[in-house]
Amino acid sequence: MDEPATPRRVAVGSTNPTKVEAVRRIAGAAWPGVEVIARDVPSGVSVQPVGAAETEAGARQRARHALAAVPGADLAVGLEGGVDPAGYLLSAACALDGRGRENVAWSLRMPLPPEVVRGVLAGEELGPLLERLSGIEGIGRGPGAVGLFTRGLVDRTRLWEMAVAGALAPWLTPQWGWFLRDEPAPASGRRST
Ligand SMILES: O=P(O)(O)OP(=O)(O)OP(=O)(O)OC[C@H]1O[C@@H](n2cnc3c(O)ncnc32)[C@H](O)[C@@H]1O
Repeated sequence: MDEPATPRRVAVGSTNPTKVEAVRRIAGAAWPGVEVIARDVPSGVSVQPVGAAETEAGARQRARHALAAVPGADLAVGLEGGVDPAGYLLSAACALDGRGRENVAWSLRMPLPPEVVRGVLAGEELGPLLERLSGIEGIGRGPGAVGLFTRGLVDRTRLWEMAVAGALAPWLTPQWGWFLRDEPAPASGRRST
């Protein structure tokens, strides 16, 4: 497979400002002038994904739907937040769909306090739960859990930035042969069709 071309139009499968801004910052820094277009698309998973597999599946499906929803997009980004039951960690996945080339990367994973874990275990969605406990309206569209629990040292936009930058690596350094077929593909990560 050829090296991926520089994307000109990037679709994002969400209108959550933390996600859209993270893609604008990272893609804009990588490719000045790149167009970033946001669309709300289904994730195909539950509103509160639990575990890495469901979170990654949500990110992949958002990317696939976003690519279809934005005419002329040559790359699509799906971002999905999850809670991992192994240690009850907050997690954040970024999936890219570049028309036959895919990649997934993760951002910071951090433990959640016991009260939050209890709420999620009882079936509550993280966003509304954190709003209730912190009193911060729309927390998931601003500081996020990471901003709340790190006292603003890292906000949710920065959390996504890390995942987006990691997922973009094959497009940023194509000379490393990321999509060559003779390399064994990891269980979670790049895949070419
Ligand atoms: O508009 P979309 O893209 O759906 O954005 P979202 O924030 O609702 O959706 P996610 O899939 O990223 O997150 C899944 C759920 O977890 C919540 N969530 C995840 N991470 C969070 C965080 O850091 N802070 C607050 N809520 C979070 C969020 O409110 C959702 O209920």
